[in-house]
Amino acid sequence: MNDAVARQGLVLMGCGKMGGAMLSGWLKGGLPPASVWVRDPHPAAWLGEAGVHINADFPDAPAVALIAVKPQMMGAALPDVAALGGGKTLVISVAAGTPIAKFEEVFGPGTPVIRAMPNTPAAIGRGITAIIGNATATDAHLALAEELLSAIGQVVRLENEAQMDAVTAVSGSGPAYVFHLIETLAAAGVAEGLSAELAMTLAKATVGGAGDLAEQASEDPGQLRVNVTSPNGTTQAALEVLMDETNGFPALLKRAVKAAADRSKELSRDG
Ligand SMILES: NC(=O)C1=CN([C@@H]2O[C@H](COP(=O)(O)OP(=O)(O)OC[C@H]3O[C@@H](n4cnc5c(N)ncnc54)[C@H](OP(=O)(O)O)[C@@H]3O)[C@@H](O)[C@H]2O)C=CC1
Ligand SMILES: O=C(O)[C@@H]1CCC=N1
Repeated sequence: MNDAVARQGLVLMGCGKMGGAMLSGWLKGGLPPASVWVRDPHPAAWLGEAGVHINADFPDAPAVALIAVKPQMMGAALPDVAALGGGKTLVISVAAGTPIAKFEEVFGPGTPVIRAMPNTPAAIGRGITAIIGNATATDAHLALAEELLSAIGQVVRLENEAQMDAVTAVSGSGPAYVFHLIETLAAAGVAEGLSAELAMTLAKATVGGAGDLAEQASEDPGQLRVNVTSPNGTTQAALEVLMDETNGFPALLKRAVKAAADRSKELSRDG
């Protein structure tokens, strides 16, 4: 865990599902709870047990202020942290849609701002976060963000902020698509006569194992798919349904990802 963050502190504005997942990953990774200041109107019970500061006055110059409120709550939440602007604190926002310009407006010129898009597997150190900084964010700020976020999974740097809409649609929202795949695969198993418990055990292990294999294997996912597919066997029968050009998985997922990216663009215009 980064020394400056442990020494100077981390302020977390909004500790719901995403902020909570990140904090949980950092605490598991060794961030001292006494270095964390959480601001949230309804803090979860586990935060008290974890020993972080809850709704207490912030330190003067925390190393990082992480903004993890809903984009729609940004206007109400930011005035509370605006005093941390000016350059001593690195502001990192994980909000979908809210552009860097909004944070520059509130925190003032000279404030390093990094927009990040994490995902909830961060809670178990298996997240992936994409980052992009403003003009004030130096290599050192980006390195600090990367070090902090590496504690909860992989980090990738973007070339421009416009990529954030597609990133949000693929990896930010992506875990929900995979969880839905697990739910629907299990339900399909039940429809074929399995008990709900057995079907869910099979579905979770299959998605988890296939995901790990896709990450670790030297072959690409297309080849891994071919490796499962015996000519004229069971997998081929299923893939003929799933790979249907108009009603299959590719067309459906393309529409879903486009809907998420379009919503991200809308949020950015509203903000
Ligand atoms: N969930 C996810 O998978 C991901 C979310 N994000 C982004 O993370 C952000 C948070 O999303 P998520 O965690 O899902 O949402 P949640 O609603 O779970 O968390 C937001 C938290 O902020 C609190 N809050 C509301 N107003 C304030 C305020 N004025 N000051 C401090 N805290 C406040 C909320 O409290 P209360 O509930 O009491 O209002 C809540 O606990 C969003 O911007 C989202 O786009 C990014 C990537 C993935
Ligand atoms: O659904 C949302 O808007 C947020 C952003 C990415 C995941 N959850």
